[in-house]
Amino acid sequence: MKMRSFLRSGAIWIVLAIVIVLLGARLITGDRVTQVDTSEALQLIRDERVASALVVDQEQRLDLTLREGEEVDGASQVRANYVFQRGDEILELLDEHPPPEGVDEENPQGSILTGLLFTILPLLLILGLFWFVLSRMSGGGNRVMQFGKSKAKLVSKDMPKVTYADVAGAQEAVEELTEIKEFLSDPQKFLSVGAKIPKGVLLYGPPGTGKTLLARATAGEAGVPFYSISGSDFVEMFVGVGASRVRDLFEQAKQNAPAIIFVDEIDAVGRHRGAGMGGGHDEREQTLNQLLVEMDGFDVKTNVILIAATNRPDILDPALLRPGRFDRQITVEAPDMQGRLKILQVHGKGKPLADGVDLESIARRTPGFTGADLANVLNEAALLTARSEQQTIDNATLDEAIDRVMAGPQKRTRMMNDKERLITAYHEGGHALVAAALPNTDPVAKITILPRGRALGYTMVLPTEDKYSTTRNEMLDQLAYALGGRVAEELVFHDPTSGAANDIEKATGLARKMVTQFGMSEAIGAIKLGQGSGEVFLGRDMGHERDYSESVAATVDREVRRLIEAAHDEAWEILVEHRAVLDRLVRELLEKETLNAEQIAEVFSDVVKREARPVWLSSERRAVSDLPPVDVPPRVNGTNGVSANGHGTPNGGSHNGGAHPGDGGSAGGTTDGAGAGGQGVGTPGGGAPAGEPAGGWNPPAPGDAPRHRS
Ligand SMILES: Nc1ncnc2c1ncn2[C@@H]1O[C@H](COP(=O)(O)OP(=O)(O)OP(=O)(O)O)[C@@H](O)[C@H]1O
Ligand SMILES: [Zn+2]
Repeated sequence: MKMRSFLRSGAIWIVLAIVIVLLGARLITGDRVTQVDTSEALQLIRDERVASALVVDQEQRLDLTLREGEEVDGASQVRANYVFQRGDEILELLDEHPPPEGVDEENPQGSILTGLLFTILPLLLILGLFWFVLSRMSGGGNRVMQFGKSKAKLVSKDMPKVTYADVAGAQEAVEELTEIKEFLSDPQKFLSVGAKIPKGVLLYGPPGTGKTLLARATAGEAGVPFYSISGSDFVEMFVGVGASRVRDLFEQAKQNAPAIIFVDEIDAVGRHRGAGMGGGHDEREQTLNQLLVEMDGFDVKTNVILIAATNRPDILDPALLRPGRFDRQITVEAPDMQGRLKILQVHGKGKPLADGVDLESIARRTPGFTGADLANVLNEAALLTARSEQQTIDNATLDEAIDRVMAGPQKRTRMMNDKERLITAYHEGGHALVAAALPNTDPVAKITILPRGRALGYTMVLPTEDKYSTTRNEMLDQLAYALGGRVAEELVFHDPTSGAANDIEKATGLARKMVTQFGMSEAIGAIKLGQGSGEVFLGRDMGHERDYSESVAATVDREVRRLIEAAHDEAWEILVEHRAVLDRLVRELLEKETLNAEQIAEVFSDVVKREARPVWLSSERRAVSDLPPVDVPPRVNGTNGVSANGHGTPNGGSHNGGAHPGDGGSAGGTTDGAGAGGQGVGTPGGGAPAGEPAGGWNPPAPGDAPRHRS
């Protein structure tokens, strides 16, 4: 079918080329020929001025070549047309006055061919156009209408060489996919025992975590062809082509089964039906429907497995997730420390690393980086090394590469004015100082006021280990740390800037989660609010629909506000208490622009860690809880004493910040608690990768999150 339509469309182009050649030929010969009346031509024959004659009966045309020295209107060739009835008369006349070089009659075969071409061609062209228009209008319902496809670009087929050895730090995903691989490499083994193999596997996780790589490696391991197409390509197609492309893809794969079909960004076609823009007969919807039809058409013997990837599982049409479709779902998370190390090792192979380079320390410094980010770091480092004509990749270069990947290439050219620099220095200094004074917080590893990407500056606090849960006190630390920049602006300039917007957003988001998801508000209790069930997809941090009452909503808002205000108070107290240190830090920053861990530690040498917050217990249980909490050893050097301390609004320092809470009394009660903990609070690049509790990940990858000061 496809072949024929291709030929048909191909034939049109061949025919067109012939026409052009013929027309060209006619023009070339035509410019030495004079057209004359029939009677004039006959007279030339009678006068015996003709050297040779050509009779083209099919066209009723007479071409005469004149004898030496003869010419008509300056031309040596003459052409005339005659009516059919006079054909015999002309031949008789040529018999009577034979031209010395003879009479020729055009090869009738050629004539018919040319004649046909000239009659049928326009028809063919019109038909072709007709097909084309029809195929665009028909909505892909008809196979005959597939016209002018450029298959190569959209669907790619190959036999991947990559294997699971090329995928590092994704052990769980690899294990899950191993079954698929085994089935594809020996379907009979599974079919003979009646095992049911999933038709579709959905890989979901943040961009750059190796989903495509995993799918390719599965094909590589099984030694089967890998067909891939991206969902977003479908969307750009002509109306109707998307659906027929899906059909095509499956047909091809089935013919070459066992095979893997990989649909990247399936959310582009697979989002909720009816949710699309454009309305009506949506292209996307047709494509999705076709995909579902094809999946339902798989039977046990098809031996084709569909692997799809998305980073927005929450918006997928539920129909896709029904049994018999993508009923196997595999999470692909950003790698942990060990995973990062392994990825660095995989990508560091073949790169000349200098002697002192320690991949482990790079892994430790890159929490939240995906496989793609890490591959990028090593690649950037190699590029920088080549550019500076060094032979090996050293630590300084790797450092610069990490920074680049984290926030885009350093903007050396962009000048901040002095005032902006000063504000940025205080803002970053505020974050850093608050972090330094919070109990059990990891040390501040880097502060910079060099603008990078969209960030004016950033402060980096490094977790010493990966963490999978976060305590309430660690979160309270994060809140205060996040607000540290903003509070410094208020405290020092009495006029906060928009640069803290991102911090405020982060803090508010965390506070809201504490109240609605983590049960850390006394007023709400340990109840999950918003998007009911703990479903795999819906539990993600997206698309909350409120399913609770107005009054509960008001309580939530109040609780969120209390947390934020208490955090604001804490940051305020710290900055007021250590104002002299803050000023010193800012002077250093303005001078050096970037401070490393040792430089920072020196400035902070006098800062005493704040005392732990008072014990926190939900109110009902207060009565039975005279038992002391089990003492958790602190992660980093820090005091873990318990002391109660209300947080009133501090009086120190003058401030006119409207945002600062006036109702300090109410804020006092919320943040009483005991506390261990301390953890990396926020890394640059959006999101607190290691610290995100309860498995939520933040979609933006390092480098593409909108950033202000952070
Ligand atoms: N776990 C990993 N091990 C080794 N390399 C990895 C890993 N994850 C990602 N990479 C590197 O990053 C590149 C990009 O990853 P890939 O395209 O597979 O990510 P993805 O999850 O499909 O991203 P997207 O969602 O943007 O399509 C890979 O080609 C590989 O070089
Ligand atoms: Zn900030």
